[in-house]
Amino acid sequence: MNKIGFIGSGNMAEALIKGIISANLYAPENVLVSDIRQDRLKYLAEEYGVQPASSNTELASQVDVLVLSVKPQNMAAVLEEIQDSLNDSAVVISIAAGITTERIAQFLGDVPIIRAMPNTPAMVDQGATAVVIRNTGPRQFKAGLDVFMAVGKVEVLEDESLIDAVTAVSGTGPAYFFLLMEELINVAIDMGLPADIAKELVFQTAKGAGLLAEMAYSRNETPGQLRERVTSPGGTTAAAMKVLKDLDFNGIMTKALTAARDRSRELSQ
Ligand SMILES: NC(=O)C1=CN([C@@H]2O[C@H](COP(=O)(O)OP(=O)(O)OC[C@H]3O[C@@H](n4cnc5c(N)ncnc54)[C@H](O)[C@@H]3O)[C@@H](O)[C@H]2O)C=CC1
Ligand SMILES: O=C(O)[C@@H]1CCC=N1
Repeated sequence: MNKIGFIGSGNMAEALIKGIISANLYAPENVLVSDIRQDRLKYLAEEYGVQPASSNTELASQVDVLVLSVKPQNMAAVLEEIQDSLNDSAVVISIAAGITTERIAQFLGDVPIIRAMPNTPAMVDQGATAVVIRNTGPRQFKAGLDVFMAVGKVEVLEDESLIDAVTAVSGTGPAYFFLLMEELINVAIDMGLPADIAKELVFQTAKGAGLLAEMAYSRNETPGQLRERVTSPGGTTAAAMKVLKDLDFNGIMTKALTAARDRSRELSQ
């Protein structure tokens, strides 16, 4: 039976662990976790039944699929630590923003590598992931892709440099929607709505908008069509949209996404 291991068992690793176990892709006893935080290992073992490893190197030597899920800033230290411990046929998956396959190969040599950019909706099996591959055979490619397909949709990119844009769009993407929810609640309260009612209305609106987006997708409709259905001529939505356009909403989003993309590029240095 194949084993998978996660070095760095934080938020994103947990989302993937939850997904692969609930999809029955791996039994909990075949999922190894490692972290410098013992409390995380204890929590994950209790919550999902996964196996804490005693060290990163022990984990690396035991798994067929090795997921590197530490922060980009910790990646060099981890790669250096495990470089002599990898299982021969293992595929290495990195989900770290900005870390190139070239950088990983500098430490690990020409091992099979998948660089992936998932997002946190993986936690509820609705992840959006893009991957690039390096030196992977069909078996390793499948093993790597299965992890992300268990938690949502996967796109394969030919050009690795595009993964910085993916990071800005879908990796970071959930945060744009959540910030919007925070501001809707804040403004609703400023306008006099009781906080509990503001929260209730905004959460339900977000959920409803998400489900409408799903319906529109299945009918091949655009987000613009969804927006137009809310917008009565001369009405309230039109008034709000005009303010956002006048304040250059497109320019604001372009700046935000460009900053995220550029930060991803910087992290590769
Ligand atoms: N959170 C997100 O929405 C997304 C995150 N990512 C990427 O996933 C990676 C992890 O992000 P998060 O889970 O959000 O971070 P996190 O901070 O929740 O998890 C990182 C974990 O790594 C552990 N760690 C640090 N140094 C270690 C070492 N030497 N050995 C073993 N464990 C070590 C930390 O204790 C922590 O538990 C990052 O590289 C990030 O770029 C990618 C897509 C989305
Ligand atoms: O903020 C970050 O760096 C990570 C990568 C994409 C989402 N979270």
